[in-house]
Amino acid sequence: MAAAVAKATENGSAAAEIGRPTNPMVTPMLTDLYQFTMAYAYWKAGKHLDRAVFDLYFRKNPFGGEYTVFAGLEECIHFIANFKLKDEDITFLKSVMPTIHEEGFFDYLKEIDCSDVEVYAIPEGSVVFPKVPLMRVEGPVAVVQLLETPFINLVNYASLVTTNAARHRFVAGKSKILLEFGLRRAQGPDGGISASKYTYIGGFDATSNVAAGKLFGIPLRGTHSHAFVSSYMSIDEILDKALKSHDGSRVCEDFVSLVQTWLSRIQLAGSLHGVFGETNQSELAAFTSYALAFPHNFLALVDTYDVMRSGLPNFCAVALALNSLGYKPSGIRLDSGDLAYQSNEARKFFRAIEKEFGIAGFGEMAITASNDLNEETIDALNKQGHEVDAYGIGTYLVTCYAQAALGCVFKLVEINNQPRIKLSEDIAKVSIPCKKRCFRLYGKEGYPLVDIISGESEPPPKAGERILCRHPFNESKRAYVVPQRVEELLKCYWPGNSCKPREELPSIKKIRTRCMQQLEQMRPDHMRRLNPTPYKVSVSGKLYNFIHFLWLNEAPVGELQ
Ligand SMILES: Nc1ncnc2c1ncn2[C@@H]1O[C@H](COP(=O)(O)OP(=O)(O)OP(=O)(O)O)[C@@H](O)[C@H]1O
Ligand SMILES: O=P(O)(O)OC[C@H]1O[C@H](OP(=O)(O)OP(=O)(O)O)[C@H](O)[C@@H]1O
Ligand SMILES: O=C(O)c1cccnc1
Ligand SMILES: [Mg+2]
Repeated sequence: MAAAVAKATENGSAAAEIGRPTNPMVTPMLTDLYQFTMAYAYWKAGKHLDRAVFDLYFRKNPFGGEYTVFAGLEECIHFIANFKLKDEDITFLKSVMPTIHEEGFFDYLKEIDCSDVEVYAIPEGSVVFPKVPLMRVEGPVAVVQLLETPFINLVNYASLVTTNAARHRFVAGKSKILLEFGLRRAQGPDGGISASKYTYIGGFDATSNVAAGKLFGIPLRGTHSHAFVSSYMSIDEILDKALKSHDGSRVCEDFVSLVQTWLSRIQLAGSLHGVFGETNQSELAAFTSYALAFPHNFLALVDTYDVMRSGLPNFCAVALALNSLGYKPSGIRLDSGDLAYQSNEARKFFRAIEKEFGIAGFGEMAITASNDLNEETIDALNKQGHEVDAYGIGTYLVTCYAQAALGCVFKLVEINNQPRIKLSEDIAKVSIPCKKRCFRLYGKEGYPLVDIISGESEPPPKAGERILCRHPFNESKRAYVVPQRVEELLKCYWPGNSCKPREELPSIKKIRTRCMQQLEQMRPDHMRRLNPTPYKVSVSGKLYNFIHFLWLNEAPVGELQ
């Protein structure tokens, strides 16, 4: 995270030092024009200081699933902690809003910050569901309105790609290593950096993105490309052939010959007989050269020419030569063809080598697979049976190929203590009015049972006490729940001028751990890929009645003629 910091507010309660947004483009100007035009209209009407409450939420889980992981909160808080328009921004705004002649408005814009704003949010990395506010933002209406676009922008892709990563982790299984390889295919630099950050939170183990490793401390991993293999033409290109043994006790003066000796031994070995004849010597040169550069963690991409007839035997010759000097090679990467079949064949080959030469552990050499992988292909590999230990995933993961956007919204739910509602022909688009509190109710078996939204002044649900949970819009859907445990979801991450304590922003590792724990505690039928059971989101009886009272109040009565 950038070292530069800003004072949260002048007020002591929130004055802890908070970093800047990762992307320097995240400024108050990163918003839609209509936020500024509305700010002017509010100001002109003397309404700009009206106290507004907005909810940020989404309406439908992505990827055909029944869960979402909330991410992007830390960036939102960093954004508001640094919210200040610069003189040059004001000059620009004047030029694009030429009909506004009152200097007073621009003086007002110049002064605003987020010291009078309060942000309540569900902790980042939590499993979340449609309609439940991920964030509740309170403050002067003109200021909070300006936050709408950047907040949605910061949460939307972050939550989508975190969820995508969690889904890939789910299908791959806990024991597999997941590597994010998407930078080259991501939607621009911010897409790439964000993908690395949030796929790590969603359960990936490492990234190939060096900048993300530097910015966030995410573990970095990588192999090599086909270009490295095809750049070699002959073994004679290797000039410095000496390699010190792992323990430093001796020097092998001609590692190239040692590799060739091992290749002949593999070729002559009875148990491996018939698998291959001559291997590609330029590939052997590339592998040997890479091993000389990285003897401690030698890993080779084996599909440049022919996996079975060349890549695998060449890799094993180099790996065995390293092994005889005390090194433990890391494994191979497969990047084309039938990954299930090839990984199974590679495993058989490694095990045969282990047996033939009595080298303990060689059979379990790590096999990494890549090439347009996604949830479906990993699922297919699982069904076929495979020997892949690690997946390198790029395009489908970072572009969220299966669903382009999460569709978060930011809706006004109260102004000057007056609840507001947004009606729609589409019931799913009707907003839930009022400043609200949200709770997760846990059942006897420890699983979350239902989320319940209630009015702010209602008494909160209590463990062991029966509470009526109602579908917000469907009268017949309701149930009594006796929770074993109650968790309040919205916590104060930005108290503004109020004296409320501020939740700490956890480290990326802690957010990742939270995400893993949250996914783990869900009932399995909500998580399965095919026809998952929807998790229930409900409102209290009192809020239900109020929603429908306000609905009738605001909706004009039609007339049939
Ligand atoms: N056993 C398998 N079952 C299902 N899908 C697989 C299996 N093995 C590989 N795939 C997927 O099949 C697709 C193969 O793609 P494609 O035909 O473009 O690659 P290729 O020809 O093998 O490799 P390249 O063109 O990169 O040399 C990839 O999306 C890959 O993830
Ligand atoms: O397949 P993805 O999930 O996007 O993972 C990243 C891909 O990037 C590299 O390919 P490269 O840029 O060399 O292109 P190519 O393999 O498609 O030719 C790598 O070999 C993977 O195949
Ligand atoms: O390190 C790798 O193997 C890698 C990195 C990015 C994209 N494809 C592969
Ligand atoms: Mg590829």
